[in-house]
Amino acid sequence: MPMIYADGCLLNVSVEGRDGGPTLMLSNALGCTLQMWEPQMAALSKLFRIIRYDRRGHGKSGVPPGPYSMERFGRDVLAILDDLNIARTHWCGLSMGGMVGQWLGAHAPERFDRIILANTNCYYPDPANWHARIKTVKEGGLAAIAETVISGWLTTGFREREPQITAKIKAMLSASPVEGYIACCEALSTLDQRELLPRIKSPTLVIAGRHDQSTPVAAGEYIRSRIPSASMTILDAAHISNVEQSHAFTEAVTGFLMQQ
Ligand SMILES: O=C(O)CC1=CCC(=O)O1
Repeated sequence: MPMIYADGCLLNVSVEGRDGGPTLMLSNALGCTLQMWEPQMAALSKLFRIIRYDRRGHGKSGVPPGPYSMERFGRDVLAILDDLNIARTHWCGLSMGGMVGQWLGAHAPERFDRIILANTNCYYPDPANWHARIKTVKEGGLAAIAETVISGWLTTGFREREPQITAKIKAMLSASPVEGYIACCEALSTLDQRELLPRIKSPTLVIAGRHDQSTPVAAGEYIRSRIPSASMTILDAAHISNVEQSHAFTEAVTGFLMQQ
């Protein structure tokens, strides 16, 4: 796995999949690592050269002092593409990964072919929830929020049907570096990318989860309505829809990226 420097931060990057195939970059959610994409890897790596990475503050990447910003996250991605000599790529980001995708689609359109924005938002009108979460994590670490966050990530039905997958996802969240998690929550507390959306000219697919209360269908619908060539798919899932509806998610991604 290459480690790539961006603005003094080492980023953990993985390059796999079809040599010479079109490139697809996958971008993780808050509190997840590049491992969150495991359910998609077998199918997608047959078709694409897959670049995954841990966003700064996550996984095996560095955790420089915060607060972070969408611009910083976006510039980290451009540093990865430059280092790997990749001129253009498709993008699929879920939640925070979708927010970074919005920034990139608007600021570096020449680097992105098709863009997938899954279970994401462009604006939080009330930062109070993020401030409360930051306080709880400062006092009690990730363990203090893990149960509540997981109940928003996966529906009750899925958690009951798939206790092992649920435990794995919870372990990934619980292992998140506290300082990095807080710095990302600070970036989310000031998020407002509404003005960027009309500047995204790439064909875009918005994926939403019917049961997602963190980034509800209405948030996805708002994003779809502001991006000129965007379409939308709704999956029967909560927030981490690529895990809960792994096959449907993979099919939505391949269908959109392979369409002529
Ligand atoms: O982690 C959550 O609770 C939901 C979420 C919002 C933005 C993000 O990346 O995750």
